[in-house]
Amino acid sequence: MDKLVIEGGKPLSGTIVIQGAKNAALPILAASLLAEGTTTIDSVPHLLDIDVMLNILRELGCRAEHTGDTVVLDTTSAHTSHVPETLMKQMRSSIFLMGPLLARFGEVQVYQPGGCAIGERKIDLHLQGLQALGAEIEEAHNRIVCRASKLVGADIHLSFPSVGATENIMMAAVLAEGRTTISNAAREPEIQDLQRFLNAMGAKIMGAGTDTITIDGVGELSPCRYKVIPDRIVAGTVMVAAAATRGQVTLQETQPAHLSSLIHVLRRAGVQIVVDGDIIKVGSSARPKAVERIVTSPYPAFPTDLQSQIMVLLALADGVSILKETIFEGRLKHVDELSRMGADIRVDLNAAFIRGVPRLYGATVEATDLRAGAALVIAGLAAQGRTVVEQVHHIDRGYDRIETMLSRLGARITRTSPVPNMPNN
Ligand SMILES: CC(=O)N[C@H]1[C@@H](OP(=O)(O)OP(=O)(O)OC[C@H]2O[C@@H](n3ccc(=O)[nH]c3=O)[C@H](O)[C@@H]2O)O[C@H](CO)[C@@H](O)[C@@H]1O
Ligand SMILES: C=C(OP(=O)(O)O)C(=O)O
Repeated sequence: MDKLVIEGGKPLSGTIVIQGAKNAALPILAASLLAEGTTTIDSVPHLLDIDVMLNILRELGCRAEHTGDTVVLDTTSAHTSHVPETLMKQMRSSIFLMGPLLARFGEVQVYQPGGCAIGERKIDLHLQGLQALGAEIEEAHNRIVCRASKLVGADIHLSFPSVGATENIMMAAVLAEGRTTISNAAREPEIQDLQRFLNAMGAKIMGAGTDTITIDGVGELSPCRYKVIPDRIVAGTVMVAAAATRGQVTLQETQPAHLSSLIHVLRRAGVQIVVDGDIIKVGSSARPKAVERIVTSPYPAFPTDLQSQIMVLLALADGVSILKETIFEGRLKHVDELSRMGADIRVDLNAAFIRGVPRLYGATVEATDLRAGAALVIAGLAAQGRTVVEQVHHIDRGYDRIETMLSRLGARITRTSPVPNMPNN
């Protein structure tokens, strides 16, 4: 297993362009199945989750090449709608195959998806949405089979604005007969990106970014070329890292509107943020101030995917902060690891009470999930001494070579890989 070794205490400094968004690229790759032919997607980062998605698409019969940041995907010879259990288990986003495969083949066989252990993560809203469109669903143990000789538009109200369920329903409804309306839909920027992509293929979707999305079914979709939006969570991770190390970083080609809740919190913590068009400048030279209360909630509120990273800044702040996680019940595992680095944090149910300390100290810590891992990297960059972050494969799910990205900003961070056993002569 790879490890990251970080010599802390050096402020980040420099200019960076952020990778394309994992959470936009994954549903877009799955949605490419809806059109027969060759679709080209630009700005696709090199991540473990993207590799898994491309392997699934190949297993279904597609041809997929990921060269530089561009994926060329030929879906013409896709011949099965059965996703193997071993691949389903490798990530949560394998569930995105359900909507497009059902729409294209009238039948799909999947299994309960895998992914980071951050909560129960049910898929009931996905299944209820597909049922409303006319699918018959059989569930036995881990296996789920959905069948529909014809999908028909419906009014679907989500009891919670689930990102994945909104996307799966959109992808199934584009080829359905008639109009589908999703109310209490998730409003995340990645949903708007999926709408733009599907419309570029010929779909008729309106409303993404609001809580009501309308999809008028069309007869067929055509392949297109599309560029994925920048990753707001990676951008946010770099912004927090700049603030925690008291550095000066400029992020170029960003979409600052996607980061407004983070910008608001960073400003409350005393971090200087200048937004100029698509450029964000982050600067900090003093100890951050505590932020009384931050609550994670669906977009546009503070994102759960930045909760662990902002906790590191608050762990170094002057005063007591409260950070409440409302989306995933198991997403505070990084607290124990941060405590090993000297943080003073107490957890009560889903709330973390953070008493800031003047400094953190390097330690050997374990990434328990993707964003927890990113938080430990930030802690290591800000800490005094050497930090070793283990279980880096979690971080590789969402950050395209995090050590290369941070080294460009002056961080002292290297990856070590285990030496393979040499056979005895
Ligand atoms: C690939 C991707 O885009 N991942 C993001 C997506 O995950 P994901 O799409 O899985 O997140 P959801 O919005 O669906 O989940 C939010 C909450 O709803 C619950 N739920 C969800 C679906 C369902 O059918 N039943 C149910 O109960 C989940 O357990 C969770 O507690 O949104 C999350 C919330 O912003 C982010 O943290 C993830 O990074
Ligand atoms: C939880 C995340 O992703 P996923 O839904 O793919 O597990 C994330 O990106 O932080």
